[in-house]
Amino acid sequence: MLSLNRSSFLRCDEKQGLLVSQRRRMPLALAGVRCAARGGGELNGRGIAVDNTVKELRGEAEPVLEPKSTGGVVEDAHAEDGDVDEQFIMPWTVSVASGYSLLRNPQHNKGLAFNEKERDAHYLRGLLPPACVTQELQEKKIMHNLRQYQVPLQRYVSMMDLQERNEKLFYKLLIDHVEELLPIVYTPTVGEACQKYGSIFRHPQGLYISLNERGKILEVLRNWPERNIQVIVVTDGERILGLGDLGCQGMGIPVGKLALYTALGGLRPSACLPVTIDVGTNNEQLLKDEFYIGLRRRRATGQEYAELMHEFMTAVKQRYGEKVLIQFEDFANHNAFELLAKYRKTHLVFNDDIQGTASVVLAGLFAALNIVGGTLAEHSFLFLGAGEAGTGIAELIAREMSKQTKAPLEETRKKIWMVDSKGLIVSSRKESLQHFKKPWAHDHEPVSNLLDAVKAIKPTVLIGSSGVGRTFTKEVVEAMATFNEKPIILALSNPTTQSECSAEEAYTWSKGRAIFASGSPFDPVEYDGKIFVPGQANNAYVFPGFGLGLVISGATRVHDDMLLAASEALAQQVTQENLDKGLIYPPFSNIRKISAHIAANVAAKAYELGLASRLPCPKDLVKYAESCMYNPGYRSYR
Ligand SMILES: O=C([O-])CC(=O)C(=O)O
Ligand SMILES: [Mg+2]
Repeated sequence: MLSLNRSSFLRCDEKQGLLVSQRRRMPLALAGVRCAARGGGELNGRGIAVDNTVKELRGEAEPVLEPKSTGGVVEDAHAEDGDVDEQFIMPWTVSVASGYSLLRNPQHNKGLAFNEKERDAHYLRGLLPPACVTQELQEKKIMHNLRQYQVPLQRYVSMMDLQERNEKLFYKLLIDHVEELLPIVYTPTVGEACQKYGSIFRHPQGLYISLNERGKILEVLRNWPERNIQVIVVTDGERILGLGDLGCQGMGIPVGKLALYTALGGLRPSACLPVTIDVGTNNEQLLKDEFYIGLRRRRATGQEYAELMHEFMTAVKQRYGEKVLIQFEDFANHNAFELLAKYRKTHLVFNDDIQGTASVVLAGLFAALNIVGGTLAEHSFLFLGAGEAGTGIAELIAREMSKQTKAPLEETRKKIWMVDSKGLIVSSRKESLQHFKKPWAHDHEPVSNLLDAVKAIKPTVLIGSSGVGRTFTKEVVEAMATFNEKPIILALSNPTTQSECSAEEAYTWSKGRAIFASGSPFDPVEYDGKIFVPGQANNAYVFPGFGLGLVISGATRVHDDMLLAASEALAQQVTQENLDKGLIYPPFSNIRKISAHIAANVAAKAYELGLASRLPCPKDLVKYAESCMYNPGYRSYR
């Protein structure tokens, strides 16, 4: 009897992108399950494999060698149903899209939207109730159901279930109702979801790479069913939003970010891979939580940490090539800067918290200058929080100022001040500062707190990036309003609980004069009979379009000028009408168009810098970017 071993199947999986697991020694009979694109099984007109196991059950299967020796009970050919606990069985799964399995394949499932013809052609008769509905009606129903839930986390769980059940419908919903659903699949709700990830865990999403996988990360990557990955978002869970160390439960972040890559930036879902690196957690509460899903140990550091990350970075390049984008997300400061500095020379990497946030904030500042007047260099900046976001934004502002004024970077940096937990960052503290804070230590007498720093520096722009909520107090905002006609106040920390102040506080305390934007969304505020609509200064404006630009140009490295290109493109999308309302960001409802512009500008920069590998450069990059975007409408199946 012929048999196939696991490695021959894995090889087959490699080529076809099908995940097929079988008994270690499997009678060929069962290889009715074959690699479809090799001519095994059967392909329908659209390249969808018709399930041979379905055919087998219908008596249509190809002649098979006897599947006898599996020792199962009657009709239980694979000996699974009759097994008792002590017996080992293999978890049979067959990647096909026909009949019952088609309904359970999130990529191809259309639920009640399968029409009569499709139900006949794909063995769906009887598996669905008679009604045939449109995708629009399905969308209407799900939105109706979602709105019944009062608790945002229930909406989150419901959306994640939909993603696992019917991917196209999930993305259609997210695209068509982006302003309503972004706060569910993204900040703030995703933050709560990560905190409770263990208890709400249903389906594993993404790839978990823990210290247990040391030495075999390449193998682990091979377990992922998709071969053609274009974007990876990876976290180690140590600084999830402003919520701190959530360990393995940080997975909600890569999953959420990649949902946005598809919905907002048009990357194909199958080209996106969420990854969580689990090196333990120092979160005592999680370590004690019986539902915690990660390694129960304290975080690995130093060489142990660096080696695991290095193995991961090497394996990714080996598996997916030079042009896969790796987005670092929510790493703690002490690793984030080093990882970026180390891998930007050898990989296509981007740190969203350092670079993405910077690009978005700079765009908001470009727009704000249209309201308050002056050039960047004529303004002064004070940050609360000198971590990834704060120093990343500061550096990009200084860089742009330097470009505009031709002044050296060391000079333009002096327009930017930072306060950390120990007070104003000044020269006398330089020796004891972490390296990424040193460029921001300027000559000044020590100042111990934010309010005094505001009074001493008198900034025109106040930016919160500390991850600590309620730190822009009434006194701080009032002080900003005493020496600025229109103070620019950005409360960037996420989620909403960590916001430095609320929109209502910013408008009320500044008597309606603040130009305000926040990392997490706030509802419009009525003050003194006027409606103020706060903008959302969130990196979600940039990373999806930025990534699309890198992918369509085949970029091999990220250059800081690409971030400036993204900022410019985003700022150009802010209309006079937006500005008249005090909005320094365009509404998210236009995000796909915005992303196409960002992608085009980023790609153009990649070509200009000689970092693009996809040649020749398309004539109209905006049109090209749009034409590359994923469309969540259902396809017709022959
Ligand atoms: O996820 C977000 O909303 C923004 C972000 O990257 C962070 O706060 O770390
Ligand atoms: Mg982040």
